[in-house]
Formats: sequence, C-alpha cells, structure tokens
Amino acid sequence: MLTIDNLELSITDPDTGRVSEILRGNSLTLAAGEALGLVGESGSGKSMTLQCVLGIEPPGSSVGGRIELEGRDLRALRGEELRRTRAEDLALIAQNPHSVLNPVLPVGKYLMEGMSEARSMPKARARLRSSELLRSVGIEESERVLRSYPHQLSGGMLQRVVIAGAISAQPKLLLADEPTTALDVTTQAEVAAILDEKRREAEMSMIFVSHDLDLAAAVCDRLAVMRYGELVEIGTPEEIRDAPQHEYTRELMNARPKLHPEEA
Ligand SMILES: Nc1ncnc2c1ncn2[C@@H]1O[C@H](COP(=O)(O)OP(=O)(O)OP(=O)(O)O)[C@@H](O)[C@H]1O
Repeated sequence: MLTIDNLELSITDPDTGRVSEILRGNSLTLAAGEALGLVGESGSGKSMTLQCVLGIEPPGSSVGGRIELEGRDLRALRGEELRRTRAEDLALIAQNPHSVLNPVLPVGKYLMEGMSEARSMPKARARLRSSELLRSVGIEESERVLRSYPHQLSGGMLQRVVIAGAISAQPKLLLADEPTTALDVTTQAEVAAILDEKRREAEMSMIFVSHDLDLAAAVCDRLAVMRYGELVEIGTPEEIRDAPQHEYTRELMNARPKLHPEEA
C-alpha cells in the first residue's frame, strides 16, 4: 500500500549554505495491514523519513525519489487533495502528546473535532463515539477524561487519547514516532500493547519509529534498520535477531539491554 522508492533528503542551512545529506536513497514497501519498525540510533533519519511521507520536512529541505500511497504519488499532491489525504489517510502519533493536543481545549473537544472533520459526524454522535473510543483504549472514566484539559492527565493517558483519535479517523497508514519513549517503563508497555491491538483490529498499516529494538520487534511484522541516513537491512524480527546480515545490525543487537542474562 506504501512504496518508498529511492528517497533522498538534503537540508541546506540558511545561514552557512552548508548542505547536509539526511536520507541517502532509501527504498521500502509496506503491505496493507503490515507494521514496519524503523530502528536505528539517534539521528539516523527515522523521524525525517516519516516527515517526508507526511510532506512536513523542515524548511531548506530538498527531497528526491517517490512516495506512493495506494498508487498515488504523495509528494505530488497539492491543495484540497493534500489536505484530505493528510486528514483521512494518514495519522501521526508523535512522541509527545502535548505537541498534538491543544492545551486550552478539553481533550473531548480534540477527539470530536477530529471526527466531525474527517467523517462529517453530528456533535452528539461524535461525543458518544469519543466516549466509546476512550473505553476501547482502556480508559474507564471516559466522561471525566473527555472534560479534562491535557495538563490534568498523565502522559500515558494522553497518549491513549491520541491513539484513540488517530484510530477513529480510520486512516490507511499510522505513522508512530517513538510513541512511548516519553512514558515510564510500565506505561510504555501498556500503551504499545494498546496501539498494537487497535491497529490490528482496524487492519491499518503502520510505520513505528523506535530506538528500542525489542519494543519494535514486539509490535511489528518487519524491521528496517537505519544508520547515517541509510537503510542498511530489512527483515522479520526473527531474521534481524537470529541472522543479522549487516555489521551495524549486529552492533545494535549487542547494544540492547539484556533482559535475560542467559542470552548474553
Ligand atoms: N530542522 C532540521 N534541520 C537540519 N537538520 C535536521 C533538522 N532536523 C533534523 N535534522 C538532522 O537530520 C538527521 C536525522 O534526524 P532524525 O530526527 O530523522 O533522526 P532520528 O533517527 O529520528 O533520531 P531521533 O531518534 O533522535 O529522533 C539528524 O542528523 C538531524 O540532526
């Protein structure tokens, strides 16, 4: 459903004129309903890859290559078609839920606005649906949460709200950028499990950016390993774990914390 072909990104510094090569001609495909984990160290270009899919790369960027969503050239879309594709077909779950939620609006309003825009739903129906959605991501006191402002809720709760909102728009492709990194460890596992469950139920495709190889392996069908802007290896979590082909993948595997000392 998604094809990325020879994606290149360079960014020119407006002050010095220096050009940095950020992505170096990467290609990958994603099947309908498939989850792909993008892993690799900080600065390897994971977030920038998502930004190119969304068409929100930083000023000074020059992008080469092609990104197709169900045969449509995403980077050629303009105006209303671009707006509609972003609202209906793609959804971003960012690391920090505060970057998505408006601090001066109750979270219920965020959910309802998303729904009314994407699905032209009447308000009362959208409110009921928001409450159902929150319960479906494990939030029991859904009415209280709908009335709460972002600063009144925990990070884990807010990320569940963002996931509920993303799923409700029934996008074709979820783009999750380190969605649990800012949460404490127990909440990380819960939120990742909810994202995984909801995505599978709705049969959505996902690109899951993470520096945590084990977490990505738990929620993804395949892993793509990035280093210095280059995609060095793609495989199933088992292939990556048991038979890594690239030296860097082996380093990444060895660098992860050992949960089970007998693995060492
Ligand atoms: N606005 C920007 N202008 C210029 N270069 C940038 C900009 N944002 C990021 N970069 C550079 O692009 C490269 C890739 O960054 P990116 O955020 O995609 O990495 P990442 O793999 O997602 O890492 P992290 O896990 O730290 O988010 C880095 O070298 C970074 O310094």
